Amino acid sequence: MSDILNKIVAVKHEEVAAARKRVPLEAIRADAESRVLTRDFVGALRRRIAAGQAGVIAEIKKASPSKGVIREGEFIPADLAQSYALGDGDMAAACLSVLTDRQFFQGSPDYLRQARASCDLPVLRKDFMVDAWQIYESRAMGADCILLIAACLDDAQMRDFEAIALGLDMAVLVEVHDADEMARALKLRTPLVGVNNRNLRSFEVSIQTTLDLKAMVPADRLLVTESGIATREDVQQLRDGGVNAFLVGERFMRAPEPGEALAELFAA
Ligand SMILES: O=C(O)c1ccccc1NCC(=O)[C@H](O)[C@H](O)COP(=O)(O)O
Repeated sequence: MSDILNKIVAVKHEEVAAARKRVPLEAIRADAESRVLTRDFVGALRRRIAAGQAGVIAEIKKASPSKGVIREGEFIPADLAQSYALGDGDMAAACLSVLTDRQFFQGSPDYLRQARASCDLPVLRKDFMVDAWQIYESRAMGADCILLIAACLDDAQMRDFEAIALGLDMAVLVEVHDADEMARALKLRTPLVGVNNRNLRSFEVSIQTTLDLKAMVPADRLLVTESGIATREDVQQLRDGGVNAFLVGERFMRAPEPGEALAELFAA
């Protein structure tokens, strides 16, 4: 695991240990199980792709370890979510991704709640899952999908966390960066496989990572390319390579009107 991931994972374990004292596992589980009606994350992407469009997961991200603060000034998740949901012309986001980590991304669970309440898009909780408690917490805060990062988890953790999420009617996006992680991810049941183009050790970004790993992905899985998608040429290259689902953060967050930036990047 890279230094930054080691650090993030260590902090997550500390946070969960403290949170479990305030809200025991049985209590967070009961809260999660009392929530009904998740929004169909996989279906939202598949519908766009079936219509010949890109399936875009638009991210709400204030800062990151590699870039520091990305979106300066007022940060209003509800407005950002609406901008993404409305888009511009006939191009809008299929789903949202919201960073909920406070320490490294300046995110918040409240951002997820506010974004989800302001639109009808399914929402990914973008955070670092290291403990079952967080899977229940994700559903309790309203997430429709969780992220499992193969680099942070062993096979048994991925399988157990996936089972909890699917049991709560949430979707699972499993994220990989190389062929070994892809082989491990494909043992899971989820159709959603994300390739992170960002090397979390060097922070270098290359969309070639997705194009190289694409051949390993069976037709019944939905490949999502993540990170560093910044130009129409990037999008074209990926679409020419048969990639139709995209997770984009920084490119939109640096634009005054994120929904317009989305339409510009993805309009046919
Ligand atoms: O963004 C980072 O610096 C980062 C560092 C360490 C772990 C994860 C990190 N990013 C999370 C993400 O996966 C991205 O927010 C997401 O894929 C969007 O990427 P981008 O379009 O490049 O903002």
